[in-house]
Amino acid sequence: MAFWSSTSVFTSKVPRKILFMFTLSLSVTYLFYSLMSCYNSLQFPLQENYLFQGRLVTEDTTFVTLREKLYSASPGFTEFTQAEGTTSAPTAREQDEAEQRTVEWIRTQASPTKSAAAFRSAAPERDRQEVSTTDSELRMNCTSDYGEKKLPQAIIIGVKKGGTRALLEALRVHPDVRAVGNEPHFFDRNYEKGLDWYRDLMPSTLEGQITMEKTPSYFVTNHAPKRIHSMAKDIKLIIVVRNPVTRAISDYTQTLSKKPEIPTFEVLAFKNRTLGLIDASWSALRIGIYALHLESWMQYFPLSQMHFVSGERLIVDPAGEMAKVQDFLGLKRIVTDKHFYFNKTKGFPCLKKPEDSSTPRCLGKSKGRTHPKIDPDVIRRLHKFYKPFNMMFYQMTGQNFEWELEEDSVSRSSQD
Ligand SMILES: Nc1ncnc2c1ncn2[C@@H]1O[C@H](COP(=O)(O)OS(=O)(=O)O)[C@@H](OP(=O)(O)O)[C@H]1O
Repeated sequence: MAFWSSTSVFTSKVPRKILFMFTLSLSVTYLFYSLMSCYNSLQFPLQENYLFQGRLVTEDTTFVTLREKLYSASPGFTEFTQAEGTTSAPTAREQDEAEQRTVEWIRTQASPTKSAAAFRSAAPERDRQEVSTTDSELRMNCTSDYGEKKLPQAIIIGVKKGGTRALLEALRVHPDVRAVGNEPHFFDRNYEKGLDWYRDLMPSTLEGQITMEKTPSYFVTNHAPKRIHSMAKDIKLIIVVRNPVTRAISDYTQTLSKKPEIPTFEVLAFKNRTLGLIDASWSALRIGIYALHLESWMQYFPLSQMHFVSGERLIVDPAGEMAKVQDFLGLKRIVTDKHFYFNKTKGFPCLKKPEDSSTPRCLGKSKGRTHPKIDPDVIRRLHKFYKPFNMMFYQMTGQNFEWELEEDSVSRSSQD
């Protein structure tokens, strides 16, 4: 009895006040957090301070949430580029083992073996599809067996269809640059072959020359930043970026040229067109979300080790872009406007012929393809989709690539 009466005193007098205060403080806290999260969502993606100690700061969960949404690919999504000669992804165990072997290699600094030579002769087969005779001839221009083979000090890591071949070929004009012509795909498809294999693919270099390679798929390969970092922390990374909408169409055009039976771009771009639901899991669209991919690289490399080339400017002002790339690589500005001319038939800049050669120095047919006409409404929707990611990318890189100006011109022309 005494117990019950004391309990009723407890619930009737003091606790009511305490309960009231407790409920009030809970409500205020809840309100405060709701307002904070709302504020953060509204700020995205124009929030400042994305960089902290070389890392993207996502103090608001919005970026993370958005990324998770984008990457939780719907089951059964169509990934046509998977069929373009890529091998199946290695299992987590295989990747770990391969990483272990690489770390081991770096520790022991093993001498190069000849094991890659046999593979090298077969490896270009895959890449040969995308390069013309012209491209191969360009590559043969600078073969020399003097010096020693080294791991690359600079890599063009992306982006697919950004203009990476044009950039590499222009760089190879520089006497201090030696680059492997085909895409080695070491950090995505061939990692288990080991660094000896990779190094053996490289051309020999003399002192002062830079070894380079280009494999645009690295930019979107999850393991690539960590793997490249474990090979060389001070490596220089070059990324050629292009309006993600045009890039997607270019990517699609390439696939279409090999598989004419695929659905239209408009069909592939949407999960549900009526609802306006864009299929961001389609690789042609996913690759263009540059901010998300860059975030992974920034976990391993500071921005000072990255250089972003505008794919658009590389066409209209190749010499201007080349000046910046040469500065970034610490090279003398040797490749200048004297090396380029605009080829009207090709519709692109080409390298001038060296005096002793009659070789045409335009890129092959697979570069500069005519794109199919895409419904302007779809293009407008894609511009809208990419806009926040582009803004974020500009903030992260500190460079404005002005892709929104193209969007404006699309809107204007579709109104005419
Ligand atoms: N000088 C020159 N000549 C020809 N093409 C040029 C040049 N500069 C940039 N481009 C653009 O490069 C686009 C192909 O990009 P990539 O070389 O990165 O493609 S790939 O990922 O290696 O397949 C290619 O894309 P498409 O036009 O869609 O074919 C070109 O627009």
